[in-house]
Amino acid sequence: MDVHEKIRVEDLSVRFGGRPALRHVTLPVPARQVLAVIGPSGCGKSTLLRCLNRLVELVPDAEVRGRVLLDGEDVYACGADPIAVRRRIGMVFQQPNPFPTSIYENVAYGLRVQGVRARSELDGRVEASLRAAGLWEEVKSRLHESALRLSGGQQQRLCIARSLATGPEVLLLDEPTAALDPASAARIEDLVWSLRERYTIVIVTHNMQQAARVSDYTAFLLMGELVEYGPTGSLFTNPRDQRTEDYVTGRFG
Ligand SMILES: Nc1ncnc2c1ncn2[C@@H]1O[C@H](COP(=O)(O)OP(=O)(O)OP(=O)(O)O)[C@@H](O)[C@H]1O
Repeated sequence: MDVHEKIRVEDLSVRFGGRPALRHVTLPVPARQVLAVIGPSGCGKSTLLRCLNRLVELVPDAEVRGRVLLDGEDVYACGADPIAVRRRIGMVFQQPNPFPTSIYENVAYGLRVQGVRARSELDGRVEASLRAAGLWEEVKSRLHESALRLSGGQQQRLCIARSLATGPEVLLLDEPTAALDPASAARIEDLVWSLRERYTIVIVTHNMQQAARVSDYTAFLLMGELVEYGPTGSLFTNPRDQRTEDYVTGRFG
C-alpha cells in the first residue's frame, strides 16, 4: 500500500473468558482514509475497534495477544499509557451519549481536562469543533441549553464534536448511525466523508450500502477471522473470497 499506515494491526487475537472473539487478525489502517469493518453480528467488529484504543482491556476477563502499532509504536507495549492512546484515538458509540450538561460544556469538557482555562481559547475551540462536526449553525444561538434537548442525530454530531475537540488523530465510530433516522444518518455519512481529509477513520457498520458509500477500504470479518480486506470498490464488486461474495450479496448475515 502506498499510503501511510496510521495503524497496523498485527496477529491480533482476543479471548473473553477463554472464548475466542478475534483470531490472528492482521490489517493496515491507512492514514486519512475511511476503513469500514463489516460482518455479521458477533463476528468481532466492535472488539476489533475496541482493541485499537485499548478499551477492550476494561472487560475484566479479556485477553489480548498481538500488536496494534500506532505510527509504528505498539499501543500495548509495556509502559504505553492507555489514556495517552485514547487521547490520540477518539471514539463514538452507537447510542449518542452526550453528558447531561450544556452543548458548550459537552465540547469544552475534554479541553478543561487538558488544562485549557482561557475563555477565548475555549470559545474558539468549541466553535471549531462544532463547525467540524457540522453542528455549529444549528446550535450557535443555544450553546448553553441542555445537550439532551437536541435530536438524536444532533446529539451524535455533538458526540463527534466532543471527540474532535481534544485533537485526536484517529476517530473510531461504532455503528454511529444505527440508532438514527435515515436523514440524520445521511448527514453523519456526509460528515464522515469530509472528516477524512484530517482524520483517520474506522467505522463499524452493519449496513453494507453505508460501508460502500463512506469508506475507502473495507475489512470483512467472519467468526473472529479477517476473511478479506481491500479497496471498498473491489471488495464489493469483485470479492476474492466466496464468503465475502455471499455476505455482500446478502446471502447471509
Ligand atoms: N464483554 C464481553 N464479554 C464476553 N464476551 C464478549 C464481550 N464482548 C463481546 N463478546 C463476545 O465476543 C464476540 C464478538 O463480539 P463483538 O461485539 O465484537 O461482535 P460484533 O461483530 O461487533 O457484533 P454486533 O454486530 O452484534 O455488535 C461475540 O461472541 C461476543 O459475544
